[in-house]
Amino acid sequence: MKAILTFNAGSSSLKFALYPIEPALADTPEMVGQIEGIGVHARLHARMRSGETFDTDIPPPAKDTLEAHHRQALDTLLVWLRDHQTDMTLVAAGHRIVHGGKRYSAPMRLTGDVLMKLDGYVPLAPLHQPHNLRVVRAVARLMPELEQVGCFDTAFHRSQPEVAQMFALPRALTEAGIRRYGFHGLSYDFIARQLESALGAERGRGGVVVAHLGNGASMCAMRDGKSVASTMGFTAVDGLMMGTRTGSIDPGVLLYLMDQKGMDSAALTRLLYKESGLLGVSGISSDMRDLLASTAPEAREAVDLFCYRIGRELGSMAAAIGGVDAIVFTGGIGEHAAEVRRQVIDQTVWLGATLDGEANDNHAARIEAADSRVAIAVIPTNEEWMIARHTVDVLAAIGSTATEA
Ligand SMILES: Nc1ncnc2c1ncn2[C@@H]1O[C@H](COP(=O)(O)OP(=O)(O)O)[C@@H](O)[C@H]1O
Ligand SMILES: CC(=O)OP(=O)(O)O
Ligand SMILES: [Mg+2]
Repeated sequence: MKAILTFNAGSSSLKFALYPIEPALADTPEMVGQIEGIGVHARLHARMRSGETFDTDIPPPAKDTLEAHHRQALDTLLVWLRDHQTDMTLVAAGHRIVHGGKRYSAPMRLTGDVLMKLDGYVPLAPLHQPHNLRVVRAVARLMPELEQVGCFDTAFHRSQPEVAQMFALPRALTEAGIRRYGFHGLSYDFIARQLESALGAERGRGGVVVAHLGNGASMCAMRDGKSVASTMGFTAVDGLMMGTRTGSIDPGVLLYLMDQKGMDSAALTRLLYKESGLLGVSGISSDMRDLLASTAPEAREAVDLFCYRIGRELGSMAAAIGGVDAIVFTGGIGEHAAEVRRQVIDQTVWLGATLDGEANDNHAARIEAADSRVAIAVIPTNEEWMIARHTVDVLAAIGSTATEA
């Protein structure tokens, strides 16, 4: 049976799945897994459709750089995949590519020329794009016969009105592509397709704010299942506070650090992307699980700030869609951290959103109180399935024999 392998390199994880595509794309994968905690405490977990599971701790690399941690995660995964082959015939690999820039707004075949153009966006997504492209090149080396398809995190947001995509910069810079792109688009695309069944037709097509809270975190305001506004912008450092990223910050702070503290762009990049967020504020960890388990006041303050920033940005998202019918939580934190959801919803009384504490603690699919004017849902995201869906569609569009049964 023919199958597609998907890869999703996030900032702290490398996720993969194997989806049969005959007679049609399967809803559940033959095998799925991830290396999570890259840079903190990396661990490979995989699960076969048969129920068999694999768990392995990955020892830290000799060199303690994030780059070395990501390279090691990829090498470990490729060896693991080689040693755990199924009887399926691989026909394509589908990849999450975080930045497609102005040029790429739909999933497409990854040719050498496209890869070179995508290299140009590495500076715009330093925690993701190099890892995304490294996976593509490694697969091309090891399995040159496979078609490879790129699915862009930025693509889902191209439905936003022009004003939502513009900075108040001189026109020539906007035309040169310095604009708000938005990210986590594969996750939002997947969630958008679940809204009607999770919330009912009317609410699902209404004003919905989706909070994708993972190591990277953002929110997307949707109407009719389409992106209207998002908290991330030109890069994935904007908007919410994240595991190691600042989120929105007064640009005056950066000018001050350059002028008064002698920081150059490399030092600022490190500060904004790798040393801030939950890690910087707590001084303990970028991992929400560690902070929720800690009794240190700095850990509590980091969690409080994370939740406060979400509450503030929720107001902005609500305004962009003219009112909120539903709030959806997803991503590693959104799906699993009841405490974070509680703190966020505590700030939304003004919107008419109130929580059912017990449903929230049980991670139920719907967690609003009976008298809440706003529906509140927890929907597990599935970027892997979304990548597989887009990959099948691209193969069909290019007339690849891979999709012929
Ligand atoms: N059970 C849990 N409770 C709280 N936080 C969790 C839990 N499981 C995962 N997380 C958090 O989810 C985050 C990772 O989210 P994920 O979406 O997998 O990351 P990435 O952005 O790398 O794709 C980490 O901060 C992790 O601590
Ligand atoms: C765009 C982004 O931040 O992705 P992730 O959450 O997977 O790091
Ligand atoms: Mg992710």
